[in-house]
Amino acid sequence: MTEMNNQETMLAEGAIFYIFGATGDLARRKLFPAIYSLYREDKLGKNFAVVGLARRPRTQEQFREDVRAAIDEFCRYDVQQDEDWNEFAKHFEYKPLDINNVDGFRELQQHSQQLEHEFHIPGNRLFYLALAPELFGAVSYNLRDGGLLDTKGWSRLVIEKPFGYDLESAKQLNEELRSVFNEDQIYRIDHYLGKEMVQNIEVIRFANAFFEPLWNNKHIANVQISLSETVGVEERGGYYDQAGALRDMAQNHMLQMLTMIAMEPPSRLHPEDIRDEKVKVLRSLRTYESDEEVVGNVVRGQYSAGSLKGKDLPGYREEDKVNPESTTETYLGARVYVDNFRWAGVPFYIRTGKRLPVKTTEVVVEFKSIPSRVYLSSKHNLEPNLLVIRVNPMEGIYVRINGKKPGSEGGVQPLAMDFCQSSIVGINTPEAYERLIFDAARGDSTYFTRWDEVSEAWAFVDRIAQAWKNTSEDLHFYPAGSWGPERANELLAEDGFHWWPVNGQEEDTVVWK
Ligand SMILES: NC(=O)C1=CN([C@@H]2O[C@H](COP(=O)(O)OP(=O)(O)OC[C@H]3O[C@@H](n4cnc5c(N)ncnc54)[C@H](OP(=O)(O)O)[C@@H]3O)[C@@H](O)[C@H]2O)C=CC1
Ligand SMILES: O=C1O[C@H](COP(=O)(O)O)[C@@H](O)[C@H](O)[C@H]1O
Repeated sequence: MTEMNNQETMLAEGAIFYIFGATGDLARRKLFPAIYSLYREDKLGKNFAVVGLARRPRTQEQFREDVRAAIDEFCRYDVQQDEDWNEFAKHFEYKPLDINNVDGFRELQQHSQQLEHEFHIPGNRLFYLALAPELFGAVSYNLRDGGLLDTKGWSRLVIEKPFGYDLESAKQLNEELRSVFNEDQIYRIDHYLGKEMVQNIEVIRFANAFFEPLWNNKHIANVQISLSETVGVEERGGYYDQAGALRDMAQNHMLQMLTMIAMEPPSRLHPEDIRDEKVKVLRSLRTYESDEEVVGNVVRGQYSAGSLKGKDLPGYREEDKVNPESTTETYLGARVYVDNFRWAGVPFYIRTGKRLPVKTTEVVVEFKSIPSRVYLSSKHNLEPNLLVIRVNPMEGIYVRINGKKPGSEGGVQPLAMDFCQSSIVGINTPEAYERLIFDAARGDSTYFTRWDEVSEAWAFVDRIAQAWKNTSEDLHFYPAGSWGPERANELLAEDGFHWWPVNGQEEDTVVWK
């Protein structure tokens, strides 16, 4: 919700989009469909070209067929007519290129000039690296040495996560990139920041008189952030076994969501001011001081064989490309504190896992209970108010309050207001990658992670990884299809809380739709 976002609904000038890794999974599932949706919504205009780059040979026709197949399978828009398709496809080209071959980049530079002439593009270039991170440095050097950065327009680099393996490797990677690009040319993707409801957190917080004044430790008892997945590691066992839930989800998506919930209001709706506030939250995270503190506050689990929706599933160690003795965590739950004036004493519970019973991402803000001895002379506190922000796959907001039980004398029952955005605007809201590609192309870096955010997040995560390296005795096994290790429930019980059921819906709650 930046000033910039509000202004531009279409690219003011054209650009060439270079997709490095154009034959890969990410390009197929996310990038080509996103570019097509932007085109269908007239956001790209006519002055653009997309150049797909990878090593394997592809003719132009084969490449365009691959792009079409990706769109047919994954895009929220159908291709309706052949003429429309041909009009779109003529913007796409493929060039076989090995990242390590600088001559290929020189040829690419020459070809780019022809494309810029053909499509009336004023030298703007967006380099999207859908590649393994080990290749990011080499691409940057060869972009420079091959002359691709000698252009009259802007040059921007969009890079995928993971940004390094730990703080040390992230620093090294950053230095490599920074020897070629300025920080303001680097757009580090965290696709959660492109999600509609993650962006909505700012609006819900700062645009509502009944949330903003209560958004602090006087009124909030705890915050719960859950990112649960039903899938296992699919074809990515090799990568995942090195990363685990800590690096794959917590270092980036979870901590980014936490910053959006916890940040102070920015001084202006400007990308740098918003990111300044987010980085302050990361700096305020309480670091676990010993391995015992890590074990006491962070739960790790790994799925064993189980079943989900009646289907038998193998354990993690039986997955393809996974070490049969792996101690990699597929589940992480943690109690995290943000030690600043606003949040002192409020636990943030975060959890993420693969092979859990449902796919959902949501934030539950649990408000402090009203002492009902005062109000109802009852021994028990009233049920707490909840604000649930549902991010994924259904989008919406759920607010739980207390009301009089109809017909009773002083009986109180929870009532919920359930706003399902997906049911109103449809589940076809812009995908995260559409927003982020569009934002990068128009120079809005708000929903990309800045280097200081990335490095602070690694510093926090490295402390956990370090403790885990010393022992794996605290690794809990959970059956695929369950909600993870029991220890994750105990973590909240220690503080007198429990995980709220996903969607905040408990049987005794009356829901207003
Ligand atoms: N897939 C996903 O859902 C997600 C992926 N990511 C990240 O995105 C990046 C890409 O992932 P993904 O698409 O899954 O990976 P893939 O392995 O599917 O694709 C890798 C791509 O890189 C190309 N490539 C590899 N080596 C070279 C080289 N030397 N020169 C030129 N091209 C090369 C491959 O093409 P070829 O073999 O033809 O050269 C291929 O197009 C990774 O950083 C990943 O972590 C992040 C979030 C989600
Ligand atoms: O970045 C990643 O995210 C996906 C989950 O993304 P979502 O948008 O489907 O919630 C996760 O499966 C993957 O392991 C991770 O690399």
